[in-house]
Amino acid sequence: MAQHTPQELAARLKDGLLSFPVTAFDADLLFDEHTYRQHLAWQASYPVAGLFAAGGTGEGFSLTVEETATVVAAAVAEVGDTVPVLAPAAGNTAQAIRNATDAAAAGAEGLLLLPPYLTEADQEGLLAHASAVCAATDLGVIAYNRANAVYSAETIARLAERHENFIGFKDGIGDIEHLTKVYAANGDRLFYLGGLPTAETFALPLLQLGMSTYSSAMYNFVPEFALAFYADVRAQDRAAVTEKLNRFVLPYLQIRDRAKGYGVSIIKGGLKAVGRDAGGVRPPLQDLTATDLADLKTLIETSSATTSGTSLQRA
Ligand SMILES: O=C([O-])C(=O)C[C@H](O)[C@@H](O)C(=O)[O-]
Repeated sequence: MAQHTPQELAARLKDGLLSFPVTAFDADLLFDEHTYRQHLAWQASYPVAGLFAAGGTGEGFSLTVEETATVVAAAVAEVGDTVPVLAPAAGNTAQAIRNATDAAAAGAEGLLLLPPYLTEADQEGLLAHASAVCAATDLGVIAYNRANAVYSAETIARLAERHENFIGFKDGIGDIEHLTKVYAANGDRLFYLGGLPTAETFALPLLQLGMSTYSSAMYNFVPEFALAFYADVRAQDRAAVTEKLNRFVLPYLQIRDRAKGYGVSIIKGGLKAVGRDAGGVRPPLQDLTATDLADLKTLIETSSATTSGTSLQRA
């Protein structure tokens, strides 16, 4: 049973950093629940506002519906009393509703509505898809604006008007004009989060467009750095943000960009580099090469990204 109303959940999520944990796999690429739960316990020991299980960084796109339910249930069981756990609602409408039902049964607090698979889609169809999911659940729903699910400002406003449990807009496209329109049409009725690859890169300018938080994939392996970065963004401390971009984030992008799909693989590489191996990635992703992993390890060490200088553990 969810402990927050959708509105309470939105209020909690909007002012803190959001964790998108990897899904741990064993040597056969099967879900490794023990390692996953250890990872989540570590993630939740820091003051993140929400934990999105089986999202993009969690390779939700590579999990069966049953595996997604198992991963979400493991997350709730491990950290649900400490931090709100959100689950994916993915694929076709029936599957997304099934994800929503499984998530509610597991005690998740909210849903991230991921783009449906493969086909192109326009506004009436997206509205019908998202509406069906919102109507099928009491959990708070956040729409992920990305790939074939590009919601116009009007569609988002119609969803917000129709469904009290529609609480948020996550962006993975970065079209400034579009974001301006979405915020102008919906204001404080929703909360907004950045979800571009390596969200830190865009966090400070997007704050001005109403995005008070973002999904941090790198939080997985450098949580203290990621939290310190978020604090600098919220303080609008441009000098501190720029220093951290130069010291770690921008050199990291140079490794991330060496292969398609590395946006996720590099996170599992980062965990290996800091001694918290959560296994490899499932196809169609590929693991970092030995050279790329060695370069990442060197970067983490030389940039001191594993330390913040102050203790940021959850009180
Ligand atoms: O579902 C996800 O993992 C994402 O939203 C993508 C990443 O978290 C992205 O924001 C990033 O790479 O920081």
